This record gives sequence, structure tokens and C-alpha cells, in this order.
Amino acid sequence: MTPPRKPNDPSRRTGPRKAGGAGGMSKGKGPHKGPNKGPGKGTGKPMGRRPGGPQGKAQGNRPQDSDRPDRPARPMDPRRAAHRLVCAVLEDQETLAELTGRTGPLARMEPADRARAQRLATETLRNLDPLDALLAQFIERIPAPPVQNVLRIAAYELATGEAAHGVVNAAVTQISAMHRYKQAKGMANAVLRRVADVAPAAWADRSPSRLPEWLREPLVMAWGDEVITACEAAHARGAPLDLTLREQKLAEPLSAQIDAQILPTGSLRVDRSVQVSALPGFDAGTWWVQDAAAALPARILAAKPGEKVLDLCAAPGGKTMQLASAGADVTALDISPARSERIEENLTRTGLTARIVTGDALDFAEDGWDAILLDAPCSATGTIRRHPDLPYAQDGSTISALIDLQAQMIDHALSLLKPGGRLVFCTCSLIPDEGEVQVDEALARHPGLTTDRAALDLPGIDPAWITEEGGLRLRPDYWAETGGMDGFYCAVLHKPA
Ligand SMILES: C[S@@+](CC[C@H](N)C(=O)[O-])C[C@H]1O[C@@H](n2cnc3c(N)ncnc32)[C@H](O)[C@@H]1O
Repeated sequence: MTPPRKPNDPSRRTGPRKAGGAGGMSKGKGPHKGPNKGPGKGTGKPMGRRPGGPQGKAQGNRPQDSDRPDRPARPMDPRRAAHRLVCAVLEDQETLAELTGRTGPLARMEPADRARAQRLATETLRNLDPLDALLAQFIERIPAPPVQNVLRIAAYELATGEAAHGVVNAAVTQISAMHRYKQAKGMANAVLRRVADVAPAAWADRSPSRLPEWLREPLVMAWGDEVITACEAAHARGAPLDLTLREQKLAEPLSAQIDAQILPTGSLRVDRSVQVSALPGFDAGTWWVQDAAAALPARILAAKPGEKVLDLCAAPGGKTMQLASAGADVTALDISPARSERIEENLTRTGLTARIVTGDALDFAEDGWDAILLDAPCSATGTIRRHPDLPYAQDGSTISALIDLQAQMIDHALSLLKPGGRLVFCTCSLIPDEGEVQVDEALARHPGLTTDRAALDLPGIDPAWITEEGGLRLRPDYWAETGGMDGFYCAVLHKPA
């Protein structure tokens, strides 16, 4: 194994990609060719927070415990819990996934309360800009972050039709209980009453939130302002529920049973709010939740019955289950013991089989695989529709190291493949450095390695999504009329025989 390279290693190619070329690129849909290799890479710029947006980590801005009166020791009411979540994302750069996990601060809440808190926090973060714009009409001076976040959550509730008296009273009570900020309760009362007068009518005309500059700037450089504006609109719309079936032949009957749409690529889409575990087929393990874009890497790998397939970075096992349901002899590896348990649970529910290995992909030494699926750790910037907290919980500072890790993982995976084997590399990222550029660079590093364009010729895959180097670029603004898709990149790489 080669030693890890430092971020910004000069041995990495940094020149702009060729203009024009195959597929979508020639139509100007591909990455705009700029010198910037992505956030944190070669730009020499610090990854700052957006001006006027979420606040930095300065201690002075942080709410004290008494300003977050809801310590985990006692169950929280949903509004207070939502406030705790929003503060933790914006002030401490924690993710909602971490905060709402099985051991997080919401663990002791009743499921319905927890779900409400999570929804309030998620939608407040999704709509931060329009909420701030709504509040700005009535606020003279932006208050301290803990107070501002109470106002944002309350404004979201008012904008979406909650009864004004309950929302305003709860917000004022919450601020009164904040030792350092209780004097702001009069202002909050006045502001929220005025918001209640104009919302939800004003809400209908809102503009989507803009991505913070640390992410927007490199994405605009890669894809252009129009595309990123369309992605922001997709992020604002959120994501429907997509299901992958254990047996594709069940698509017709199941879609009728659960009132779902069959998408061109074979996933089912449920475009209404549902309790997932109550849908027909959940207990029987007939399907699992997986975004339609996330289902494509395993589809293009096209595992055959009996093939020896390694799923690297496998948890919680969405792609493992696809590979196993194709009849492959699957080994699923993940570094996280807790997340590996999720693979086990998912396999048990769906009645599918795979060997599970917990460990670092870079230390795994078994070779001779017919095919490997590498769903490498990445910025996850393709999943902002589902995780609107992500742009605020990150600042781009880890992306450079992730890019280097992905390259190491590609090289290691290629070394484990048998001659003539195939590697599917994928990331749920919108950043070309974590997709197109990785494959470009892998092709340059490994003489004889090729991308397999024919593997992309599958039902529902638009040829315009195929990239210059022979991968597949999926974006949140695609399928806008049917509910969008996550941002993803995937490519099939063939090792020479
Ligand atoms: C994008 S998620 C994988 C999603 C999964 N493939 C699926 O379809 O359900 C990335 C995973 O990589 C794992 N991971 C991160 N670094 C790793 C490493 N060095 N070796 C193995 N797994 C790693 C994480 O624990 C995480 O579960």
C-alpha cells in the first residue's frame, strides 16, 4: 500500500479538464473547466461561513446550557428539541444524523415527538434563507443565535400554517427560560405576531436557500450558476421516498398496492408522507429505502449469479442487498462496527445473504474478486435534499483529505480485482474532484484501465448523463417533474485481463 498522500500533493493533476467531448459534456452540461479543483483543494482559500448566515464557532455566540434548557437528562418537548438540533448544527457544526442517532440527545423522546422535532429542525435548516428574509422584515437587529434560532423555528411553523397563538406563546416561553437572553422575549413576541400576519401567504413566494459560499463557489465553477440554482430549487423541494425491490418483477403489483410510481430506472417512488415501516412489504423485506440515484451503481455493476463481489464501504447495506438479490456471492465491508450492524439488520429483514467484514477497506487484502463496488466516503453533497443540515455542518475543510482517501481506495480496490474484473466507483457527491476527476486520474495512473460505457446502457439512463470520461453524472435537478434524484457519480472501470 502506498503511504497516504498529503492534501494538495503536487503529484495530483490540477489542470483544467478538456473542453467539449462525449455525452453530456459536449452539450455544456458537464463540469465547467476551471482551475479550482474543488473545495479545499488547490484554491488556497479558507473555507469561510457565508456572510449573514449561520454563525461561527466563536464562544461568545454559543448558547450556554441555561440557554438550551433542554439537557438530555429529561425528555424534551419537540420545539425545544428542534431548537437544540438547529443550534447544534449551526453553532457546533454537528450533523442531524449524529444528533438524532440511537444514542443522541433525542433518544429518550417518544417516537412521535422525536419525529416532529426532527422534521421542524430539518425544515428550518432547509428554509434558512427564506425564513431569515421573512423575519428580516420585522427585526431591527439580528438577535443572538439562540434567540434567532427560536424565531426561525417559530417562523417556519407560522409559515406552514400552525396556529399563531400556540407558536408565539411557546417561542416567548422558550426565550424567557434562557437566562442570558430573556430580555429578548418582548421583541420575539412583537416580531412573531407580525410574521403571523403575513405568513403563510408570503411563504408561497419564497426563494430557495442559497448554498453557503464554501460549496456554492466551487459548484458554480464546475456546473455553472444556472445548474446550481436549479439544484438549490431541488434541495428546497426535498426528496420523495424511493424503494428498491428485492425482485424487480414485483414492481407492478407493489406499485399498485402502495400507490407508488415506477421510475424509468426501476425504483418505486412514494411521493407522500408515510410511515415507512407500515408500508406493505416492509416486514416481508420485499424492498428497502434507497434513492433512485443511489440504486444505479449496483445496477451498472450488473452482478451475475455466483460472481464473487466485494462491496467496499457497504453500510447500511443498500447496495449489498442489490448485489445479493442478483445472486452474487457478496462480501460487505465497512469500517464502522455500529454501521455494520445495520447491514446485518437489513439482510435479516430482506432474507438476503452476504458475508460481513468490519474493518478498514485499505487493510483488506483478499484478492481475486470478479467485481468490486466502491462507494467511497465523500462530502455527501449530493444528498442535501435529504440532509439540508449538511452545508452548515461542514465547511469544506475535510474534502481534500477525502479526495486523497478516495484515490487510495480506488488503487487498492484495483489491486484486489482479478485480471479482467470490474470496479464500480461511486460517490454521493456533486463535486467533480470526487467523481469525474477521480476516474480521469485513475485512468492516467493505471495503463490499460478503461471505463465501460456499454454498462451504462440501461433502461431509464439518459445518455446526456454520461460524462466525458465514461462515467455517469446524476444531479438533484434531473427528473425535476417527477421529484428529482440525489446527486451521484458512478463509473464502471475494467481492469485489463
Ligand atoms: C456512503 S456510505 C456507504 C453507503 C452504502 N454503500 C450503501 O449503499 O448503503 C460510506 C461508508 O463508508 C464507510 N467507511 C468510511 N471509511 C472507510 C474505510 N476506510 N474502510 C471501510 N469503510 C469505510 C463508512 O462507515 C460508511 O458506512
